[in-house]
Amino acid sequence: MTALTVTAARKSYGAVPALADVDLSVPAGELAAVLGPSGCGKTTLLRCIAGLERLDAGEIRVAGSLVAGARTHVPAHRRRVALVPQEGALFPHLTAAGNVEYGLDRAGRRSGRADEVLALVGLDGYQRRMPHELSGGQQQRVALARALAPRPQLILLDEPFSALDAGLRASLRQDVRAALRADGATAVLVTHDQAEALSLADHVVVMRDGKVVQDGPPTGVYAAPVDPWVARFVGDAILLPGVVRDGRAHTAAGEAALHGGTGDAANRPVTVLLRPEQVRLTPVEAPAAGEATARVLRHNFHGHDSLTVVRLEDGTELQSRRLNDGAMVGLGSAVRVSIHGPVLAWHADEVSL
Ligand SMILES: Nc1ncnc2c1ncn2[C@@H]1O[C@H](COP(=O)(O)OP(=O)(O)OP(=O)(O)O)[C@@H](O)[C@H]1O
Repeated sequence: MTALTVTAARKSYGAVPALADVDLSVPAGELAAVLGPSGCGKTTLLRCIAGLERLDAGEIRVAGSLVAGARTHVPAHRRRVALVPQEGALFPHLTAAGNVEYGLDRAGRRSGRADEVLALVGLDGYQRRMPHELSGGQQQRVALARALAPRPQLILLDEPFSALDAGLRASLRQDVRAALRADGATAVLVTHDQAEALSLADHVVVMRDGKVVQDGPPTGVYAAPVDPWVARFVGDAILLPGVVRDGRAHTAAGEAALHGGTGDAANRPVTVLLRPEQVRLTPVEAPAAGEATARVLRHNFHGHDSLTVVRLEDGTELQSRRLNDGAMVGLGSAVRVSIHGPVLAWHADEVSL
């Protein structure tokens, strides 16, 4: 069953089109992440689904029921949609359990549902704590438990981890994912953090300027972005000029098999996408005559991995990502560059960078 369907949704603020024909569909039990830069319309989309804003045109259905359409605007409190804001906004005078029970009817309160959802978010034993006695991460867990408690058709999460520090964010993300799954909830998460979207979601919806530009599983969006803009938005991208010959892309960094895109016509200039993990460097003691080599410019250390920046003889700079296993090629050394795995290519005259 489809828990949420958004069809041709439009919403403008004066002359600013915040949503321009947005289509979106989320199957029951899935987590969709809406990913896009600041101002692309993510929050507007969430607020229209929640019923806090009216659409100018289009339709929204929750579990098959029309909640927004040409002559329909079901008020927020009757949509069975829960919204978890950026900072949990707990009632400061209620305990954790009191906050969770707030949206439950008397039967719900008696059923032990509050204890159940607090356990689900890892806060068993915290029932009597007041919000000011909880950390930021714990407060967000209570906010999620409060959203889950009445078993809404849909949970909307508006950048729920943005106020937390990096380590806490990573662990809370996975716990939130697990709690949503364990409760069978359907959720839409809004974020501008590509790592968050890729690591959490069943499918990622990329938005730009009020439009959905790509919608697919995280692996698909990362491996086969529809254009260079999406490629760069969802990860580190190296875009190189090249040509296609014999079904392979030829670039200054070497050649590679084609993985798709529109770069399959022979001898046309293309823009080739490489991910830094596809760029392999091999130290060269003494380059053979005519052998193309690169020089190591710098290492950007990221803890678990490093990005090594090299400069090819034609001046092109490339990044190579590798796990930190102790060995690092010295700065200034010569390296041979090769491309690992297939690459995407777009006809150079068809892409706007
Ligand atoms: N109440 C409003 N009045 C006028 N313009 C608005 C209003 N709300 C949003 N906008 C405009 O609509 C566009 C989309 O805004 P929205 O908040 O949906 O973007 P967003 O992707 O959520 O951005 P962010 O990540 O910064 O929160 C922006 O250009 C914004 O300035």
